[in-house]
Amino acid sequence: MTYVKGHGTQNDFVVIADPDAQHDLDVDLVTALCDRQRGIGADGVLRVARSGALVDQGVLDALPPGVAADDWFMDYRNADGSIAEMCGNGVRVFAHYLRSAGLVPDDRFTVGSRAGGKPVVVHASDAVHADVSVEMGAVRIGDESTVMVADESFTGLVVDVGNPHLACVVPDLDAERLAAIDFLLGVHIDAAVFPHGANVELLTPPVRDGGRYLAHMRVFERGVGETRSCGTGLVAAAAAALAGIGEDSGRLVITIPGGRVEVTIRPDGAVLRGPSVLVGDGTLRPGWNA
Ligand SMILES: N[C@@H](CCC[C@H](N)C(=O)O)C(=O)O
Repeated sequence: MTYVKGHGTQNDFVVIADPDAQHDLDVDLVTALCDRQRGIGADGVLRVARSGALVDQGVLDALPPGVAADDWFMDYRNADGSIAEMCGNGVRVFAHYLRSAGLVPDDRFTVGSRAGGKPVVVHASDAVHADVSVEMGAVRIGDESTVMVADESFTGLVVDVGNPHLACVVPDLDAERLAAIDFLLGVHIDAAVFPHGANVELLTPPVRDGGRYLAHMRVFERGVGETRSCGTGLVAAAAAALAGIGEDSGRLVITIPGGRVEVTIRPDGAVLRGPSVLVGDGTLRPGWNA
C-alpha cells in the first residue's frame, strides 16, 4: 500500500489512493496508520476512491446529495478509526492530491463527502503547496450548550457543518489566555445534546479589521483530541462569532496553532480558503502492522 502524507494548516492526514475501494479501512488499520509511534502518524486518513466504487463495495449505502458516481470521494476516518461526515482541511489536501496526481484535469471540480458534494477551486498548486477554496455548504446554527474543559465551563452554539460542533466565542478571551487552556485536563460535552459526540472550538471574540474580522481559535476534535486546525470547526466558529454580533454574513481570518485560514459566511453557505501541503510519500512494507 502506498501513501501520501499531507496537511492543511497542520491538520495532518495519510492519503491512501484506492480508486476501486479494495482496502478494508478497519479501525485497526486506521489507528495504526495514524499512530505517531508505530505508524505514519496523522489526525486522520483520507481514502481516495470513486464514489460509485464505495457504493458497489458497501462502504456507502448510497451516493450522498450532490455526488456523482464518478466523482472522487474523500472517505474520511478520524485517528481513532471512527468515520466523520466531513473534514474541511481534508478536502483541501484531497483536492491538492487529485491535482498533483493528475486525477482531475481542471482546477474546479467537486469532491464527494458523506456531507454531500463540495465544489472546490484550486487557486494555485505545485507538487508540494496549494491554495484551495472549498464551498462548505449550509451552516446550521442551533441552541446553546456548554462544555467543561478541566473545571472551567464554556458556553457556545451548537453548529452543524455536516458534522457536529460546539463553537464557543468566549467573552474577554485573548490569544494568550486561549493558548494557556489545557485540553489534556479533560473536555466534557453534553451527551444529551451531542449523542454522536462533537468537535469543540474555543474562539476569541472577533475584532474588526477593515472589511473582515480577526480571531484566534483552538479546537478539540471528536475522534482525535486537540488538533492544530479543523476546517469545519473554523467555519462553525466563524458562523457563531458573526451570530454573536448579530450578523449572518462576513469574512473572518482566524489564526489557529497550525496557521491562518479565511472563512466567508453567507446566508446561503460558507467558503473555507487556505493552504495544503503534500509533505511526501512512501510505501508500507508487508507486515508493518502485524
Ligand atoms: N479536521 C477536520 C474535521 C474531522 C472530523 C471531525 N473530527 C469529526 O469527527 O467530526 C476538519 O478539518 O474539518
